Amino acid sequence: MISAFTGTQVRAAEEPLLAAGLGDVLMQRAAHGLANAIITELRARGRRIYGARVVVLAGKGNNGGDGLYAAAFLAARGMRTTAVLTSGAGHPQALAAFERAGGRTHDLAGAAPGGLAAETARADVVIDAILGTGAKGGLRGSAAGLVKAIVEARRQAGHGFVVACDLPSGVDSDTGAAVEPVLAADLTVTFGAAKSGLLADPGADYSGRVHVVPIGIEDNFPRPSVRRLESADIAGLLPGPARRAHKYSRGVLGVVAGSATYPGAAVLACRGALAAGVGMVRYLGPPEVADLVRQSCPEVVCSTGSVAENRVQAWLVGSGLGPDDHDQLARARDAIDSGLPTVADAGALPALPDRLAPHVVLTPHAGELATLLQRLGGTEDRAAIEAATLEAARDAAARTGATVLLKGASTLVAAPSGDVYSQADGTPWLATAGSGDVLAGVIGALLAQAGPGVEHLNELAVDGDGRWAALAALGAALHGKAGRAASDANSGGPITAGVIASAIPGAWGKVSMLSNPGGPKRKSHSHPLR
Ligand SMILES: NC(=O)C1=CN([C@@H]2O[C@H](COP(=O)(O)OP(=O)(O)OC[C@H]3O[C@@H](n4cnc5c(N)ncnc54)[C@H](OP(=O)(O)O)[C@@H]3O)[C@@H](O)[C@H]2O)[C@@H](O)CC1
Ligand SMILES: Nc1ncnc2c1ncn2[C@@H]1O[C@H](COP(=O)(O)OP(=O)(O)O)[C@@H](O)[C@H]1O
Ligand SMILES: [K+]
Repeated sequence: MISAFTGTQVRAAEEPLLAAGLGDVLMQRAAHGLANAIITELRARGRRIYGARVVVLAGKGNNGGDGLYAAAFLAARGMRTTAVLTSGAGHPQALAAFERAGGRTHDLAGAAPGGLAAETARADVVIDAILGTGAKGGLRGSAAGLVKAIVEARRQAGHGFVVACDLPSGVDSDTGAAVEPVLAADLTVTFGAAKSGLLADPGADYSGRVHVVPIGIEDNFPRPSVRRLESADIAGLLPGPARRAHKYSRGVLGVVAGSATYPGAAVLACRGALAAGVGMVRYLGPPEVADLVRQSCPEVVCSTGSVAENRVQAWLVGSGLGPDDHDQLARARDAIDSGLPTVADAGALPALPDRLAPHVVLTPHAGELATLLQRLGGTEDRAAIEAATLEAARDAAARTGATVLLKGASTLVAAPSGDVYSQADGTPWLATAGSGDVLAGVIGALLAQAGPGVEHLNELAVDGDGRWAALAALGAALHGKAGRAASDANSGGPITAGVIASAIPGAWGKVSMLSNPGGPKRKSHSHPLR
């Protein structure tokens, strides 16, 4: 599991060591980690270390200090290093170390930004060490002008790579909100722990790969601000049938999806659910949609009864419903009122009661979340939500009381308690019609299999209502991995929603096998019948 913290949390964790006079030690550890990561990256790209050209953009604070010390280490390895002091001053000890190591210094105040930008664009390595966790807002003044010019010069003639020191300057370490200009990094080397802003869009757009360098503050961290499930966590959370399992003990998902206008959504939701290990899917909907579901997925049991008459362990409602599908929307509301774990997707979102419970998982994309929040008195439009995804997801969970999964390149799942998961396992090819219906089916299947206790989540120290968020994150991870595997199988080519569903069992098997190389898992998460 990747645990990410706000800048404030990281600074609080540093505090006891700073009070003990270890500030410079921490900075040198950070800088060593940064320099080593740069050498590793150069080697991986088949580039020479000796003689490589490095430009460090250094602010006047401790972030600049990290960058200058790292450049001093690189100079000692024979690299040609230049520092641009973006505020006309540098961290005194780090700057002295850099100059002793033979580095060249430019003061941005006295230089032509055009020339510096061109030199930076020609460098093999650019280190962005202007702003770190102490930043207030985006880059200002001449530093902003320089970064803008570098972005442009690199677009025309850049050939090296950019490494962000702790975080890309201009990205908010807590929220991931970004103020242009921001120099997009290929790699972010971050200290002590990942910052939550690196795992949420748009911050993640600028961060590239994230590499964490431990600096000795790790024992001081509180509960993480954002978490990300990795393969071993996913394998530990995936349910598996007990030896004497039967279809009912494995969980039944009821699906209220699809309409005359969008019948395919019902099929895709059912296909997602069937692929994600559920014992049975019961479908409720208009006869013509039920016919299509039966033809496409003969495994699905179509029912004519009411929500109350259908015995299930979880519900999925809303995929492919429009505002005029009154019968389906009435069923969706009954399912939400049933007290069972429920995924509420797409067309169900505008029909929700204002207050919900954490076992109801909402799955909006940014546009749907904007509509939902506006109904609750918010003013954000889609663009505002895309500019501050972490705050929007948390806000929606707090206002509704539900678990909120905000879809996107980084999919965020917020629990009403404030716990957040961020999954980015997929590929942009997942942005295809019907992909969200498959995701809703996958999460529904996982809820149906979880059972009332969901004890196995204790392995992740997930407690209370946070378990619904963990299960939704598990679904997002599986969906993302399936999409990526399906695209990889076609050498990185496009995928369709149906192909994502077909790839779910393989992604499930692969992640389980990687973490349990001895063979399939025997752990059972089956639950008593209700
Ligand atoms: N504590 C430690 O020992 C360790 C810390 N570590 C490292 O330190 C980083 C945090 O360092 P930090 O607290 O010095 O803040 P930092 O991010 O460098 O920025 C503050 C400076 O920038 C300025 N400034 C602010 N906003 C601005 C803007 N919008 N545009 C322009 N300027 C702006 C602000 O000036 P002011 O506005 O106050 O005049 C101030 O001078 C952290 O990310 C990590 O890399 C690690 O080495 C581990 C050990
Ligand atoms: N750029 C992207 N990179 C990775 N995944 C994406 C990207 N854009 C969208 N996705 C994923 O694709 C799915 C799209 O869902 P949704 O917008 O509901 O589509 P639809 O309504 O057509 O089914 C979500 O799981 C989302 O996280
Ligand atoms: K930085």
